[in-house]
This record gives sequence, structure tokens and C-alpha cells, in this order.
Amino acid sequence: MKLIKTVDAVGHVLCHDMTQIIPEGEKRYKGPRFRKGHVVTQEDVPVLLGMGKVNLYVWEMTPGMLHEDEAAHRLAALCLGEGTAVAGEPSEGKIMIEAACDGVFMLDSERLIAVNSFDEVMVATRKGNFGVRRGDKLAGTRVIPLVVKEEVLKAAEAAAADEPLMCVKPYVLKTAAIVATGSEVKQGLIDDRFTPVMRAKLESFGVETVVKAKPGDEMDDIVAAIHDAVERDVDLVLCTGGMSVDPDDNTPGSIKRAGARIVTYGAPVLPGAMMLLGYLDGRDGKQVPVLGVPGCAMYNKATVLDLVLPRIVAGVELTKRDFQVLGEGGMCLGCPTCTYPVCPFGK
Ligand SMILES: Nc1nc2c(c(=O)[nH]1)N[C@H]1C(S)=C(S)[C@@H](COP(=O)(O)OP(=O)(O)OC[C@H]3O[C@@H](n4cnc5c(N)ncnc54)[C@H](O)[C@@H]3O)O[C@H]1N2
Ligand code: MOO
Repeated sequence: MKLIKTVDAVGHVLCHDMTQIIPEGEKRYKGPRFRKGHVVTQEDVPVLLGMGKVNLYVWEMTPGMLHEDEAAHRLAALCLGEGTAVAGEPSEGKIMIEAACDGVFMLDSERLIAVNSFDEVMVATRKGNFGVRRGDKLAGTRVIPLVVKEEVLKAAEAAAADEPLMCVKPYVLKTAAIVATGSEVKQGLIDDRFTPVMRAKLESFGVETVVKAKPGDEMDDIVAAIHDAVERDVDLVLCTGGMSVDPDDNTPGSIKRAGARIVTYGAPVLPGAMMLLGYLDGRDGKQVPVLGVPGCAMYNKATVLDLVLPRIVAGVELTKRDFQVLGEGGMCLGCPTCTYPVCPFGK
């Protein structure tokens, strides 16, 4: 910070707000006329002199220093992957990033930490792996001081390693089969309550249920229903029930026998500990996700399914680690009134 004559201040950055008071008349006003961070222009000089400001405290804009707004644009550029966009111009040095389409918001947590490890730089985001709508806020970023050494930005850019930190992947899976297991369901001893719940959930991601099967509990029948669904070229197969330890809980074994490459049977999430995810070879090398969804998903508003479905529908192939990391925050608190997704579940 240095003190300079106002007449020499063009191009320099103000260090604090400048209050203007016009006591009467049409232009009666009291408030900040120039904001901290404002870059003084030629036209501002007479206004400042008229406010009695002969001298100003300014940041020195020496070569190699960037104004916070320019730095904000540089930081935004690090963030912007597929399906994201800048939301307007920087305001007081902060720039916002929003979703350019519906989809699942994904970010690289490790590189985000690397960028945030530089003292004068910050990028704050919403939690990754959740569904967002077009126009939703995703992230905000700024530098902390009013002016910053360009070398700090360069270091942050190197930490981001030429890859956007975040993206919104649009939902690409369009059709599903629901295979509702259970002899009681097949025989009509109870109404099938699971299929409508799953159909509505899939629909909320734009997935239409085009095949419905009730194969009972026999493994051969469940395998045949899964194969039939894949032959009909659905994008996703969702099997309900029969996921636990009863002797006639044959769904995991059937999914395996159908030939699925099993990613996980079990997840550190409650409800939903008994979920299974595998992939089956479909037409033209397509990898078809096959889900085994435990009974809790028929009953609870939010389960493990909600934590993984956005990515699955966006065509992201999940790994065992994607499930392992769900443990922290993976316990639903069972609040009397469920406010999911505005709650800590999965966060
Ligand atoms: N000894 C253990 N028992 C249980 C465990 C365990 O680890 N050890 N896990 C529990 C958990 S957690 C869950 S979740 C459930 C898993 O249930 P399943 O997926 O095996 O569900 P089912 O046994 O097939 O059915 C449970 C219940 O829901 C009814 N059901 C099933 N499908 C439908 C449908 N389409 N429409 C209506 N109702 C349906 C079914 O008739 C049963 O009443 O296991 C716990 N037990
Ligand atoms: O663990 Mo069950 O699959 O939580 O409700």
C-alpha cells in the first residue's frame, strides 16, 4: 500500500471504500462512491478531487501483480470443465461457477486440495457426486488480497495440472429394466411396492423403465430375467429384494451367475449396506450396470442408491473405491422429517 497523488492514480487499485456525501438536491446521497478494489480511471480523477481526495492509498500495480478480478478469471478457468460456465462478472473479486446443464456434479478432490493449499487462493464448491440442475451454483473462487503476485496464480495453475477441476456430466442412460425378485411378489401374495418406487427414482434422472419382470426367487429365473433385459438393450438393470442372508435371497448369486463383473457387494452406507453393483457386457461392447437393491430402498427416502445413481446414470463406471469412500457421512441420521439431500447424508 502506498500514498500517491490522485492525479497520478490512474490504473492503480483503491485500498478502501471512498464515501461520498451529497447533502441535498436531486443527487442527494451518502455511501460508497468507489469501492475497495476499484481501478482508478481518468474520469474518476475529477470526481475524487471533488470529494476532497487529493491523495489516495493504493496498491502498487507493479509488473507481475494481478488485480483480484483478473485473478478470479484465471481461477475460474481452472475450474471450468464440461457442463459448467461462469455466472457473470466477478463481484468484489469473487467469481461464481454454475451448471450449464442438468447432470451429476463431479470434481477432483485431490487437485482441489492442491489448489487450495496456496495461501492467497481459494476455491469453494458444493459437494461432488450429487445431481444438479442447469443454473445451480457449483463453486465460487477468488484470491484473498486485492492484488496478488502472478506467480501465485501460476503455481495454482500448475497444481490444477491442465485439467478442469470440475464438470457436470449429463445423464446419458435412458432406459431401464426392473427385476423385482421374491416369490411373494411373483405369486401376487403382496402388491409389488418396490417397482413403482424405483421407477419414480429412475424417472427423476430421465430414465424410462421399459422392462418389468417378476421372476420369483429361483436363480435360473432371475438370471433369465437379467439376460432378457440386456438382450432388449436396456441401459441399466435394477434388481430389487433378495439381497440379504435368507436361504432364498438369491439376487447377488443370480447377478454373478448372469456373468456380471462385480464391483461391490456391500457398501459402508446405512441404509443400503447390502447393495450390489456389477457390469454386464451389452450390445456393441456397452457396459450395462446391474444393481442389486436391498429392501430398505423401498422404505427409506434416501439410501446408498441415491448416493451412486446420479453417477451411474451419467455413465460413470464406478469402482470399489467409489463405495469405500462413502463410509464417512454414510450413516443416515433418520430424522423425523427427512430433508435429504439438504442434510449430511453422503457428504
Ligand atoms: N440376518 C440378517 N438379516 C438381515 C440383514 C443382515 O445383514 N443379516 N440385513 C437386513 C438389511 S440391512 C436389509 S436392507 C434387508 C435386505 O432385504 P432384502 O433385499 O433381502 O429384501 P427381502 O428379504 O427380499 O424383502 C424384505 C421385505 O420386503 C418385502 N419386499 C421385497 N420385495 C418387495 C416388493 N417388490 N414389493 C413389496 N414388498 C417387497 C418382502 O416381502 C419382505 O417383507 O435384510 C435385512 N435382514
Ligand atoms: O443395510 Mo440394509 O441394505 O441397510 O437396509
